[in-house]
Amino acid sequence: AAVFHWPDPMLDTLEDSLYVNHFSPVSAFALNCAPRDNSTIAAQWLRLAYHDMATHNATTGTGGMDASITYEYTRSQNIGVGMLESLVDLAESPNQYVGSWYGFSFVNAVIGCGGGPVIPFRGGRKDATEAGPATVPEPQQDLASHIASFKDQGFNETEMISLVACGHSFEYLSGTTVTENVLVVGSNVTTRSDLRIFSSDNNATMQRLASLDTFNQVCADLIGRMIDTVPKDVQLTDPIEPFDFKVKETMLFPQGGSLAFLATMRTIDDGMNRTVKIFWKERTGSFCPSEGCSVSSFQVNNVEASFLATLKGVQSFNEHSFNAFIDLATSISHFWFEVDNNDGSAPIIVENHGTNFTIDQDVLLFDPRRSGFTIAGNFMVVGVKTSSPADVAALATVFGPVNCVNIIPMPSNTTISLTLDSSHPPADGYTFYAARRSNSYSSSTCHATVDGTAYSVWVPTLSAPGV
Ligand code: HEM
Repeated sequence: AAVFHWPDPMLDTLEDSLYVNHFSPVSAFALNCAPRDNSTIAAQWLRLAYHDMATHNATTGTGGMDASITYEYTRSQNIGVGMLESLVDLAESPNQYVGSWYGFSFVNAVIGCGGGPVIPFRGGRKDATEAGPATVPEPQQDLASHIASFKDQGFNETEMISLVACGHSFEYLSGTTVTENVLVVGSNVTTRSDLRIFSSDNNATMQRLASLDTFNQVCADLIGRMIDTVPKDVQLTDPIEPFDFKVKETMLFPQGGSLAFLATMRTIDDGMNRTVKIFWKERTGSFCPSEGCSVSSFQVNNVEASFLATLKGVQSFNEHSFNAFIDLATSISHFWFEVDNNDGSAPIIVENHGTNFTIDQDVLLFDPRRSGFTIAGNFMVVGVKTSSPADVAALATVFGPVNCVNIIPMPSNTTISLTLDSSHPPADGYTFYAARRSNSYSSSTCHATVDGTAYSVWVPTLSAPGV
């Protein structure tokens, strides 16, 4: 499984979206096979995912699950209200890793509809910036064209039969029978494409799929491969499982003669009465005792897990929050945690898999307390440890329609300049810079050049307690 080495904005975001309920409101839409437009939301999402993938060409290594469907959904091969509705569903939980998001929607579609197999989810998909080729198979095409299309997409003939059976079982078979499938028994012989496909090997594959266990196994494998079909320059992560320990919402900023340090350690709630302590070491000089400075968590919040997490045995998480005051002069170089299960066993040391949780610099800091977040707009304030003017900018990911044809909010990057913040005078050796940010931002990275050295700091979406 993917290992979370903090900081890793992509894994951090995707793991939250998969397993923490409030980060993925959209994942609940497809639960219990929720109906829509004579179909189900799950079926609509699956068709969206397949049509997104169908641009793949296994020979050239282009196309695949890359969110290009956002630019293609108005094509005649993508006809049907379900396409736009599904895209709008997914826009409810915007995420700058959209290519990943579409695959993710489908993982939820399968489990949401009839308790299908849990498909492993990998991250790392990259979003297309333009439409792909019009290569979605259509029912009036002949068998040879369909075999050729699936070959281009990376599936052989048997796999084609199975994948179509898996996909169309969502629409036509759930709770009913194959005899209702219009692509098998429709009055228009030309468009009986499923009949041609299913009988193309004398029904051998379909007979094998008649066993529910085989069907589930084959579908999980093929649909897993489908959502992992990506352009050749994309390297997917290992499957993402719920992380046992996850550091979140770390923030370091000057406050009243100290550096305030906020951090949260998320653990899986398995009924243990855990206590967690944070430890840290100085950046320069000596201030802390040899075992490190430490403080216990001031609050533990129980956070509901997603439905997908519950299928993996995780009902909820505990978030242990810390609010430490760091000596301004000696600052902080790294931190770690001691997790005590209070069951007589030795405490577990959580230190980023042997690499430490390193604070790589304290020159450019995001300042959540001086920043303001309101519905009317928000402004971001950073503190820069300098007395000379600094060149400060933020690269922010914002969501907005790509163009007037495309009404789906897609992420794009924009650079915002920060200017000297007249409402926050210099304090504790830091000078403050501010910029107004639109509400459609998701996260940003601030960059500053101070005395010729470049610094950067990631500013996540805020939900830290104590801010
Ligand atoms: C030769 C290949 C295929 C052809 C010709 C084909 C054709 C079609 C057609 C004509 C529809 C009805 C669309 C509408 O008017 O609502 C449909 C629906 C659907 N297809 Fe396919 N399809 C193919 C392969 C696949 C595959 C591989 C999958 C997924 C793995 C898939 C998933 C679905 C789903 C879930 C629906 C139902 C969507 C809804 O109810 O909104 N299809 N397909």
